[in-house]
Amino acid sequence: MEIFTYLEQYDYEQLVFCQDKQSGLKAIIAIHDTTLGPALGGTRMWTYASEEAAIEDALRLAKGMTYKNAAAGLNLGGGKTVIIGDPRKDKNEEMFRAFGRYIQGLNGRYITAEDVGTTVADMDLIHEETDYVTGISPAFGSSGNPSPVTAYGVYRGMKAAAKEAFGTDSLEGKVVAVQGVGNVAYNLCRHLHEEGAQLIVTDINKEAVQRAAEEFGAKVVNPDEIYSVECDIYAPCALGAVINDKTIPQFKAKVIAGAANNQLKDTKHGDIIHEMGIVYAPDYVINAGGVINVADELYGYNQERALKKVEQIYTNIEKVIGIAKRDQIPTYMAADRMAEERIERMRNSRSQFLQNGHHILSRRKF
Ligand SMILES: NC(=O)C1=CN([C@@H]2O[C@H](COP(=O)(O)OP(=O)(O)OC[C@H]3O[C@@H](n4cnc5c(N)ncnc54)[C@H](O)[C@@H]3O)[C@@H](O)[C@H]2O)C=CC1
Ligand SMILES: CC(C)CC(=O)C(=O)O
Repeated sequence: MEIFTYLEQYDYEQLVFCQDKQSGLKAIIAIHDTTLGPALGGTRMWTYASEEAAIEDALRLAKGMTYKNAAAGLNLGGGKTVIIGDPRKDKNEEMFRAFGRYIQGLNGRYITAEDVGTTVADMDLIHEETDYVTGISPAFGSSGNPSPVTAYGVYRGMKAAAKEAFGTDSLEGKVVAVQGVGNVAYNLCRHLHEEGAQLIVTDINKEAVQRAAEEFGAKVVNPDEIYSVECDIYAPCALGAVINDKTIPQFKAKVIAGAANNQLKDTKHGDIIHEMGIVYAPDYVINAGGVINVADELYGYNQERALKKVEQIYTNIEKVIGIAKRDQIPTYMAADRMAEERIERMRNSRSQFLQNGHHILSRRKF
């Protein structure tokens, strides 16, 4: 990978490599765009096949956060971190504290939170070294684990997408195939079960599927069977690139609406599912609940205010579908248009000089 060529192609601002020999920390912070405000995005800990794969993941996820934060109406830019390592074996206190010091060194250009492989306890360790971290324990007056709120947002967005496909937003009796029943999808399954949807689930973790079967009466299938099951809605809630050349011919669903980041392997896959008449709820619009929730901490966390904003994911999905219909384009393109137009409008409105460059962080009650 030619790093500067890649950074230039998608206009990234900064890529930071963090190494701490004693704790084993190997982290990559990618900052994509800070036009709207400081870059906020979670920290993923994962066993990458290569350093190049880790860099690529950080870059793709950071760009996704720029679009997610812009589309959600947040005054925040996009960034993300990946820590190379196995979250079950390689974590230690020194690692997260060393990482916290690296974040502090960026002086507010990047604010972190949880993602796959990291927890509230990890954020609390980072918080020992820096204030530029969200999703820390409610004991600090913060919002805690963002996953249940992400799930609620996905549930709201799924209803809006269902309304477009089925003429009603009721999910009662609908068959929903859920891929991965981790932190977000477990909570999503609860909402769906409460509304009377029938669940088909899969996960590589046997305990996770067993819990969904016991608590929600979910039918369990093998991981590679989830794409082809008879269902109304497919909800990808594990990792990215699951909408691709291999999986698309297997799809029976009329709606794709799930929590995973970067669901389309390539933009062409968004075009193909559009041509097939599938209603696709763009990933970064539907899964913004978590970031909306943690971002509220920057104003002094108020759960009621945050949840009201998360409710609006329903309207945001409706808006995206409306743009797609108006401009005769796929929904992923409509979402990009919505996010890019907001960034551009804000970039253009920032033409006057302001002493000390007032931004969102100056309001935070540290
Ligand atoms: N946690 C949050 O608030 C947010 C999460 N997301 C995205 O949602 C997705 C899920 O996040 P979490 O629930 O937090 O992660 P998680 O790690 O708790 O859950 C992911 C689940 O997927 C399973 N899985 C992994 N590979 C699989 C495969 N090939 N087939 C079936 N299952 C597989 C894992 O065993 C795990 O149970 C991720 O893509 C994440 O980036 C997006 C926005 C916010
Ligand atoms: C988990 C969130 C709090 C932020 C994030 O990184 C995301 O939405 O993907």
